[in-house]
Amino acid sequence: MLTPADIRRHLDHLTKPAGSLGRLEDLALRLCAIQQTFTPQTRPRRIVLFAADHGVAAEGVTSWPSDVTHLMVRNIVTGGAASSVLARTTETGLRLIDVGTFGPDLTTDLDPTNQYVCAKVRHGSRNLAVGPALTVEEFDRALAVGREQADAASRDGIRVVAAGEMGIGNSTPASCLTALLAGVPLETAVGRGAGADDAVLARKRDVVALAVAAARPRLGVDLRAAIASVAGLEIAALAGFFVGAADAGLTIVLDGFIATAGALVAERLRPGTATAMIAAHRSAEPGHAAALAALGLTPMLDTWNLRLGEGTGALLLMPLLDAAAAIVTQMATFDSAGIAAHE
Ligand SMILES: O=C(O)c1ccc[n+]([C@@H]2O[C@H](COP(=O)([O-])O)[C@@H](O)[C@H]2O)c1
Ligand SMILES: Cc1cc2nc[nH]c2cc1C
Repeated sequence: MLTPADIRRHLDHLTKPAGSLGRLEDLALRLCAIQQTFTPQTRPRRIVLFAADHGVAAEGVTSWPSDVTHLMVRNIVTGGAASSVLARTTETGLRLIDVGTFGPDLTTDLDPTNQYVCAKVRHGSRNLAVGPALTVEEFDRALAVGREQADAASRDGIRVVAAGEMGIGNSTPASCLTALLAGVPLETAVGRGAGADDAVLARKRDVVALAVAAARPRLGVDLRAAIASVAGLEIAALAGFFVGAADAGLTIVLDGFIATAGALVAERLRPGTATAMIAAHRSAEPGHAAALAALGLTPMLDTWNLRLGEGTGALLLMPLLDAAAAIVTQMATFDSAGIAAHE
């Protein structure tokens, strides 16, 4: 077992003043700790994006129409989205899994490879402002879709995975889960998502407050039912993906606010899952920092103001992950370079 102290000692024997590569050393340490080696690998790697729609969008909690979800699915798969571009530039394979959009199955239309997978559990979650968003059975089916993708990545020999999402309205269930599972106060847990104005934000706060108040007493009675009542299909799939990836020994790069809601669910269902994760960034969503802290994670990119989702923050970390792996595996030690170490 390589402990953090072992890894720090190893980093301190490399030809540089101790700690002088700053956060890059923290990233290297985390990577070595997760992979339990001084020769960590960052390739091959894959990002899996889960897309779904949300009945709660009908409540005026988002400033975008639900149509945008499936239009963005097409854009992502055909290469024009930010995630498509960043996946290409960082040499990260991309898959898009439709786990429940309102839109059509695009399989015959789009998919010469298996970059696009239609695995709809249902056409969107129900409106969580009027009742449970998902049944436990639907929640479990979405978890299984995510888990299957983690198993597929492992079978394909992938070493590093990231996951992201696309779903108009999904910052509302993410806020509910952040309040419910990370104990974040409502004022912090609810933010502007994809650009809510003051009126939309006020409506979103009311919806989240009522849904969390209804779910909270059920937490200790029926954990899955409480989570499913305020979840979304892509968030459940993300949770299944994280549990499966951690079980398979993969290194997980965590994206933004919505992906982190999936991580909170995963950690609650399978404590310890977050130990396989590296948090890429702190989203501009106000609840993200506290959600990461609840998972014991410190974001690597702290001042970038990202709030897109789609796995873009995780993809942005990939070049730094390559750099972190390279310094550990390729730098000379004081001994090998014949330099007296400065204790
Ligand atoms: O992941 C994040 O940090 C993040 C923060 C704000 C918004 N988003 C994206 O915006 C969409 C949700 O926003 P909204 O306002 O429609 O709930 C969804 O498609 C997410 O990918 C993502
Ligand atoms: C255009 C657009 C792209 C997105 N990507 C992730 N969430 C999104 C939300 C919108 C609105």
